[in-house]
Amino acid sequence: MVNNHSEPGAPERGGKPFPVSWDQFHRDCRALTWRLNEVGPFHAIIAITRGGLVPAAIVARELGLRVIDTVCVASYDHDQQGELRVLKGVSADIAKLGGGTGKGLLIVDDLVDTGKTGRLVREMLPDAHFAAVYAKPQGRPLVDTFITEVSQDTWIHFPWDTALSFQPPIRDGAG
Ligand SMILES: O=P(O)(O)OC[C@H]1O[C@H](OP(=O)(O)OP(=O)(O)O)[C@H](O)[C@@H]1O
Ligand SMILES: Nc1nc2[nH]cnc2c(=O)[nH]1
Ligand SMILES: [Mg+2]
Repeated sequence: MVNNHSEPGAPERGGKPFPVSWDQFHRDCRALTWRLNEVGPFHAIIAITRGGLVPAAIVARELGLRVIDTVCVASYDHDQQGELRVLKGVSADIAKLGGGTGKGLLIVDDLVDTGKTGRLVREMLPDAHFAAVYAKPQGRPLVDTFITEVSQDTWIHFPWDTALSFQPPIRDGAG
């Protein structure tokens, strides 16, 4: 546990680090799009903010989609998962495009971990296609398409959350 406030079963930032570079993330998003291209076409993309905004931009570019909406959810405060709060739901115009159930809409997020965020958005749009770049085992059943599975005790470090820094040599104790 990182501190005393973790819920049991909540993800841990102190887990095995899995750093992802911009290059790698771009490649993984393109790989995701290759798969999505077989499933579509889609009327619109819905990015789950904030992490879903980055893959959504890349996927939208590759699929030639220009209609992009957001579902804005707040849950993690850094590494601690609190109660999920929907700050903004699907826009009325986009909900109409998906016939009210999300048919033909593509939901995109950067990752699924416990699956809580994905489950909430799926309940809003049960017939939408849900894609995430990375998936941990607990969240995996929630997604229709993903690229890389990492273990549940992994913490993914995205390039927008990190910066280059000096690393001590491995023999001096670098993890
Ligand atoms: O499967 P879950 O356990 O629900 O976790 C997955 C969610 O956690 C992260 O978002 P976060 O809530 O940290 O917000 P952010 O996207 O604004 O960084 C990530 O971007 C997913 O949306
Ligand atoms: N950056 C990041 N955010 C998360 N939110 C839930 N799990 C993770 C994770 O592994 N990495
Ligand atoms: Mg998120």
